[in-house]
Amino acid sequence: MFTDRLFEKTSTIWEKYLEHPFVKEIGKGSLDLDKFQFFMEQDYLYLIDYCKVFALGSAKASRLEVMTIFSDLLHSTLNEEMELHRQYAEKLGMTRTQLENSTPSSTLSAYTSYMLQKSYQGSEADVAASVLACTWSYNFIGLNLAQTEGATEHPFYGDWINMYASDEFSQLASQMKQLMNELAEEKPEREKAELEAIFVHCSKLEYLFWDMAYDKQMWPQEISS
Ligand SMILES: Cc1ncc(C[n+]2csc(CCO)c2C)c(N)n1
Repeated sequence: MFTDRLFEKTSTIWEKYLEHPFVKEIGKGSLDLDKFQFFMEQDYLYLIDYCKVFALGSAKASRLEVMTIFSDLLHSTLNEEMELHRQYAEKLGMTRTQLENSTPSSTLSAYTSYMLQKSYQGSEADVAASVLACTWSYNFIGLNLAQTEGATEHPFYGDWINMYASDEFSQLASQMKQLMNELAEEKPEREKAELEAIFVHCSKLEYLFWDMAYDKQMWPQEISS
């Protein structure tokens, strides 16, 4: 299957997610709150753009079934995943307005501009390739962290792990993989190679996103005014 090829191509990068200090410390429950807060702020902005990518998928869909998949994902991101962020923001003493008006970091801009550009310019298959690494890798990480002793019961980070390890999210990830396989099936190798390139690039940007969050990286101080 096409997604097996994608997984093989990125397995080294994906293994590195599990070794990343941000991910490991969520699992141990020892991650500094200020790093998590920074991540949540950036991730909220990420999800706003991500919803637009899903909307583009719906607009470009050639069948109602595909249109429904993208619009269901748009709905669950806006109402479930982003709700998790809103609840964490409340626990961290932030208002919704603050959350929505955070300053986008350079890594965030690099990631969402790339996905949006590929999705505006490309086909429904390019949209699927742009969102797959994100949906699938969070489920991969969530399921892995859920195996760490006590991680899902952690009073603060437990909800985060439980969301991404949940059956519902596992189903979303499988649905996206299935869609990618269907859309790639009939494509010539030249187009498959392009879909693979998008998936690899997004997988690398996922790693950069963990790095950005752990180091709370913004634009360099001297040019950030
Ligand atoms: C940088 C970054 N990458 C992936 C996700 C996870 N994610 C984003 S949308 C979606 C599908 C359903 O809402 C999932 C699983 C994230 N939050 N932030």
